[in-house]
Amino acid sequence: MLEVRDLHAQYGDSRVLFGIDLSVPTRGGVALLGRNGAGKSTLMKSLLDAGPQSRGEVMLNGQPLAGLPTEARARMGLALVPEDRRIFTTLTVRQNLELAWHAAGKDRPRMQVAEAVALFPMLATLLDRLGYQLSGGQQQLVAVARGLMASPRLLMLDEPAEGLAPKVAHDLAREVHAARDKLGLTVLVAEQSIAYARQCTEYVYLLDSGALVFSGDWAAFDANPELKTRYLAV
Ligand SMILES: Nc1ncnc2c1ncn2[C@@H]1O[C@H](COP(=O)(O)OP(=O)(O)OP(=O)(O)O)[C@@H](O)[C@H]1O
Repeated sequence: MLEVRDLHAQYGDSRVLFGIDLSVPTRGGVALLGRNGAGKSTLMKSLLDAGPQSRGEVMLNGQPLAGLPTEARARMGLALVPEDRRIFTTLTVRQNLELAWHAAGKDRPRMQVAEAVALFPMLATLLDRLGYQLSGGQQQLVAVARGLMASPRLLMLDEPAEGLAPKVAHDLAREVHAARDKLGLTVLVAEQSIAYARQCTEYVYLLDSGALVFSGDWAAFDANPELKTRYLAV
């Protein structure tokens, strides 16, 4: 579904990504691991052309994205749930969800709020709550649901488990996995938390200082315990 070849990215003169090659198969779940500052967010933002300057080849379902602005990429089915979640604190959860329709234009099919609730039943009791009244886990759930409102094909989650208690993160990862199966979604998950990433993906890319240092399935990742200590330990 997504093919990335020789992707470089920078902010002004500061170079962050150095020739990334990466593939995400249709309906697959791919984890992008790496410690703080490794370049995970920069990679995701580059795929959407939202922030860093980048060069290299990015293809979505065989279509090159070069030269297309963020809105066009969103209309083609790319969605990003950012690390800071960006829930509108003075709007209700329902309004937060509905706002996501506008972001992707009118071409893409829309998920109705009732469908989002069917997918994530916990949302039912939250719809009339204001953003600031939500816990961190509830905010993340709303952010994921909002990411799905324009029916993306590829959902990118940037550090979804950050700041969440392990049990809350675990439940959320389970919800994401179930949503993946029900919607036939493809997901790319940037994480420092191996436990979370493992629950909703099958394949792993490990990023360090803007370059890939490992790619393989979880069994191959586990067979190299030094990867954890060398590239992920804090
Ligand atoms: N807007 C920006 N302007 C300049 N440098 C930036 C900007 N955003 C990120 N960087 C730098 O790019 C590098 C990679 O950051 P990035 O946010 O992509 O890493 P990350 O792996 O997502 O880690 P984190 O968990 O901190 O988000 C870091 O050195 C960071 O300081």
